Amino acid sequence: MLTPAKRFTHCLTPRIFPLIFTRNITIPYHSMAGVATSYDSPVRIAVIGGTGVQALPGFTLIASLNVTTPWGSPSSPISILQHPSPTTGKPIPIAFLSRHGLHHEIAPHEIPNRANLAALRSIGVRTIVAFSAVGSLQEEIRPRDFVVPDQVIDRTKGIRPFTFFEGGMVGHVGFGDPFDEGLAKIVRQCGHSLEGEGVRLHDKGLVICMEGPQFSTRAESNLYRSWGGSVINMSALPEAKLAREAEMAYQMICMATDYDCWHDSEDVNVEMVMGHMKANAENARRFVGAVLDELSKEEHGEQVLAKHLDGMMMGAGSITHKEGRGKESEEKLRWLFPGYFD
Ligand SMILES: CSC[C@H]1O[C@H](OP(=O)(O)O)[C@H](O)[C@@H]1O
Ligand SMILES: Nc1ncnc2[nH]cnc12
Repeated sequence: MLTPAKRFTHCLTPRIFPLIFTRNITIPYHSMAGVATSYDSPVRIAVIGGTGVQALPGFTLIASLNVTTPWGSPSSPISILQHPSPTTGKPIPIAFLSRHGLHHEIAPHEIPNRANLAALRSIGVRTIVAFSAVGSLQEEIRPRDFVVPDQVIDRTKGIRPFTFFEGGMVGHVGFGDPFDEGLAKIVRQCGHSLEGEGVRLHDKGLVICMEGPQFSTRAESNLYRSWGGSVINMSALPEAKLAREAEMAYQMICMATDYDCWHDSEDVNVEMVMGHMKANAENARRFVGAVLDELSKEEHGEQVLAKHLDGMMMGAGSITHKEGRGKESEEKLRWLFPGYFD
């Protein structure tokens, strides 16, 4: 097996693919005049921003990458931000991607999730902290509370591409625990360290991921409550599934913005969601800052590299015999996992 360093170098080596499959990380990002359009070292940690989190203020922008993948372009350019490690003081690069685009122009069912995850992996990312605005399905989860979920129920409708393994390349990966427990522990500890400073955190939770873009009916909302749902959103899936397939440790941080439509209070609407997001933006920023500080410590090196997932897809994705492989899918997967399917 190739070491991560060798694999990274390998994955940046130009290869003989149709033009559409080549990486293009040199196109200038129009609104970032003067900012670099390439970045030479692997970036291991990424933040995916959701509703109301289109950027990460307070970090230094050092590059903006336009990455093209075999699954198309990601939702937004990938910003490379610099974060000083609290232990060494050495700057650590952090990737930031805005799930709904730079102007919230991409609906939940239109998010190019495969391109997003493939692009992040291609620049070396192995750890993702993803933000999501959620409806609360439980009285005790109040608007502006944070939840670090540990389970998901899939209520998307099969219209979103949800796997890298198709078209003559079959792969099956474990998803019993849809989030990464090692990463979750770090995230929870950081959230608790901010308690008393306006942050309220729930350590566990079941996310119902619905299709949207319309919100739920009252009958659906009550059904999800009867299933034990804690919160509801439209974006945990297939993002978490694709992160697992791409061997990346993934944890979502949810922020409650409403009580959906099961509660006595006003039904969810966009103004309500955005109002709570805006009002709690500073807490969200402090929360992510604390997580990045912690992840930047050398003691978390193995976790950040997701060593426990490294190489997993070599076995999980090798069920299809070489002679039966779909050539196009094989090429795409070779782009994503250089050296795995040679
Ligand atoms: C604007 S309300 C519905 C919208 O908010 C959540 O977005 P995200 O998870 O990206 O923060 C929810 O999933 C819906 O996409
Ligand atoms: N009630 C809700 N349903 C689905 N997604 C949401 N995002 C925020 N609130 C939501």
